Amino acid sequence: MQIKLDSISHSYGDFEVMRDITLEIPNGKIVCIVGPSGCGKSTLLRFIGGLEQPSQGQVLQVGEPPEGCLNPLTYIFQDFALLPWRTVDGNVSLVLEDHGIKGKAAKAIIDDVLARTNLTDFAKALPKQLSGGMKQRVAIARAMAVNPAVLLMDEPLSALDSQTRELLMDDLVGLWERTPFTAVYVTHNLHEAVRLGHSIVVLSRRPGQIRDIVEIDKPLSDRQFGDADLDLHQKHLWNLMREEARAADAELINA
Ligand SMILES: Nc1ncnc2c1ncn2[C@@H]1O[C@H](COP(=O)(O)OP(=O)(O)OP(=O)(O)O)[C@@H](O)[C@H]1O
Repeated sequence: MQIKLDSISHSYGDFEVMRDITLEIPNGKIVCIVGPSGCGKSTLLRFIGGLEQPSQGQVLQVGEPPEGCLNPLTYIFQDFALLPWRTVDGNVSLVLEDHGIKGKAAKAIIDDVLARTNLTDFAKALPKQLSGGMKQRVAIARAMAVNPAVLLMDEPLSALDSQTRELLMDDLVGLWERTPFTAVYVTHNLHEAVRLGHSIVVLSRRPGQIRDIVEIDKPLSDRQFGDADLDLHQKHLWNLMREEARAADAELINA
């Protein structure tokens, strides 16, 4: 399934948040969205997920969700959003229970997603026993369990330390290499964007408009830590964003 954003503009009352955003999220690709604080990245993700409606324009879903898809648009949040009283497998099973999937059918899905996220040995652990990185792996496993058409990720790694972020990025690349998924990935972090994005959408400061779309052809599995090509892309992105980020920062301070 593909997502098309057609001339999306939005205001909260007189407060204009974004203007005329037209964008395609191609099937099987990861599209990162970067931009200065307050430019509307999370708001755009909520429009894509159908949690909110834009004042103008529309979000189109083109094509069918994959077979076995239980929830076409599935979020992964920064704060993991796990139920503390449920074990790892219990947290994953919750989204299946919502769809009446129980017993052997549920176990097969849970075993598969826990294996894909290297969590098999932690199936009976409670969230409080897990590190932040492991908690986010559980959230990723839970999202994978519903076989989404599009994963919507809002700063999914920003609560983690930098080494754990690297490990989780490796995991996401591994998952994508095994079964390519479609994702919209909102981040402040340009290093994450160049590591994970097939394309990177740069928004201007508020009202957010598309300033540029940077395509990175290098296969995800060839993108290593410290890669010179990626550093160049990251520098280019930062050059596009620097002045806007400074202005957005000053705006917040003066608000
Ligand atoms: N429900 C709302 N009512 C009023 N203003 C809102 C609402 N939601 C978001 N905003 C404002 O809209 C602007 C865009 O918010 P949004 O969270 O989408 O930006 P962002 O680019 O994700 O920001 P950040 O990078 O800081 O997370 C911000 O100024 C925010 O305060």
